[in-house]
Amino acid sequence: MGFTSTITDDEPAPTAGLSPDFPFVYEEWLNHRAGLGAVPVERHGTEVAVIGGGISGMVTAYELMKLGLRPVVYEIEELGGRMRTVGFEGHPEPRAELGSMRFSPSATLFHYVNKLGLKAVPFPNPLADATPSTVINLRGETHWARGPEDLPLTFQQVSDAWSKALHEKADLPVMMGAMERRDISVIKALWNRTVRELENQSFYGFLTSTAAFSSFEQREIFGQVGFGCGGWDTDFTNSVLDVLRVVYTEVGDKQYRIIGGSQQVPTGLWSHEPEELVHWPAGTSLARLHDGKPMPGVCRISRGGGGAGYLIEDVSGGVREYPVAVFTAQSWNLLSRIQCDPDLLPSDLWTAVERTHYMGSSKLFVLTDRPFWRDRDEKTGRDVMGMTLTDRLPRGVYLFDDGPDEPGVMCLSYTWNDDSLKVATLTAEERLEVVLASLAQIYPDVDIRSHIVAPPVSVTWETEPNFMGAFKSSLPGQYRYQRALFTNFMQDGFDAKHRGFLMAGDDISWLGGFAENAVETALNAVWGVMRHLGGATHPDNPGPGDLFDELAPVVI
Ligand SMILES: Cc1cc2nc3c(=O)[nH]c(=O)nc-3n(C[C@H](O)[C@H](O)[C@H](O)COP(=O)(O)OP(=O)(O)OC[C@H]3O[C@@H](n4cnc5c(N)ncnc54)[C@H](O)[C@@H]3O)c2cc1C
Repeated sequence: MGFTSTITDDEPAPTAGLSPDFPFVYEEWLNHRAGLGAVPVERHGTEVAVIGGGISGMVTAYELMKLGLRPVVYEIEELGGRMRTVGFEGHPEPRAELGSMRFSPSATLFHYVNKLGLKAVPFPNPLADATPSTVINLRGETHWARGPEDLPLTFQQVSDAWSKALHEKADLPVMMGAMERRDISVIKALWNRTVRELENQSFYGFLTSTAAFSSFEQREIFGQVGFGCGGWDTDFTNSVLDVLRVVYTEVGDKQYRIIGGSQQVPTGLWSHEPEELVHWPAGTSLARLHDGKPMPGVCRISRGGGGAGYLIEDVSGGVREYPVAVFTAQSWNLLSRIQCDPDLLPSDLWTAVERTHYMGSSKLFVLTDRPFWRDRDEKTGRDVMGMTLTDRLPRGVYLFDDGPDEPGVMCLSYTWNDDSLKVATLTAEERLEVVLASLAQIYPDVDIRSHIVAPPVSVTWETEPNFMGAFKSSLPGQYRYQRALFTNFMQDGFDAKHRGFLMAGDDISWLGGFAENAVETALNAVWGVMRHLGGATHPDNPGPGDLFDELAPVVI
């Protein structure tokens, strides 16, 4: 595979990133020459606590610094959070993406990717142009394909059934047209109706309610092969609204991986020295403001003296007071790992945090001597292995090829929910054994083990103490909770005792599991902090809170 196709060859689609729930155009706000806004001069240098150093914490801190505030970042593990790229024993160069690994060229995340000068190449998704071959192994039968046209007719029928279901039940063509034209009134009219009609529907329920998916076999195949970035049956119990958000925002389409690893985006923002900077001297970066190191993890959050600010206690015993704080870690931490003042949030937000649902996820990686899977099989004339989707234990195998003379990286297994729990109690070595045994059924003539040059690396996010899950995924009937969480940056209507503590990140977004959406919530939080400190946006460049009434997510 060549690596000439960088993100700059492929301009982002104008629809990318436009959420049907809150169709604010974040990249316009970010790119406007007036900047995001301003806080009063006497507020310059004011400390703002930013809890969590993942992508949403870094975007929040970076933009607050540009406004002349002094973000103080707390991080309990390492900067990057779920954008975590690791090396292998004896091969420290970061190569294995334990969390996020593929991104649509959506405007908001790539605003930062481009700012940092990072390069991206097409991600080897199932049946994608960048994928030399895809192997689908279902019920013990194996199919090889270069593209969808090589698969048996049944697979084409399933793909047609999905399009038909979206046409019939979710106004797909009208919605996509409105997204492209940025026709806010049509987007809102269609989506508001969809929310009312489908908010209690699971993904599986949606499929069974359409004539297109009347056969069990079709639903089973669809669960395995899915659309865009892979199989979807582990999402069958989730709200169909989440799946429609993936379709409408195209976050699962035409994805890219970042050369050198996705962790470079948050860590890059940490050390980047922005040119447009208020109050701080040129050369200021988050790293400089923190003497190179974030504050330790947070263990307690309470109201400060007089109830005006927040006392943040870190695990080393340090306590500091802030007028405003932004919390970006997974929200379950507020329930179990951080002692919180009950007044931190209004009670409907506490309920929404309690009810938040996470997907689990495990990944297993190995480093190989070379991308041997591109070797030709003499008997068949095909590559010896391909990107693999299977209904057996490994579920998804992804192959990363940096050229014939470079080591290869295999994500030998990428699983969600129940499939993740099946391996959660195994060590990386034990996982390798069961996964290789399973893959030997599909590839009896391929000796994967002989190519592995370092001990395997694995992760299970639901057993990671400071995460407790991979990403938020809403269940049927949870729209109201999602709405409460997403809109928490609009605090004018809150009782005074609840104002000044903002939440951002994957949990707060409309659609978990996509960094793009976490970034948007960070930008909402920036608006909320600005407002809390008496600042405002420029009249020519209104922010998400200024346009809230016009764009507000429907109340049901
Ligand atoms: C397996 C997996 C696959 C994914 N795949 C993709 C993908 O391909 N594409 C995509 O776009 N997105 C993907 N995502 C989602 C994406 O990774 C997230 O949306 C994004 O990284 C979330 O960023 P965040 O800043 O909201 O949260 P996080 O990255 O979780 O950051 C929160 C930070 O808070 C820290 N923290 C926790 N507790 C405390 C405390 N008490 N004090 C201080 N700090 C604390 C954590 O250590 C962490 O660094 C994936 C996620 C996972 C887990």
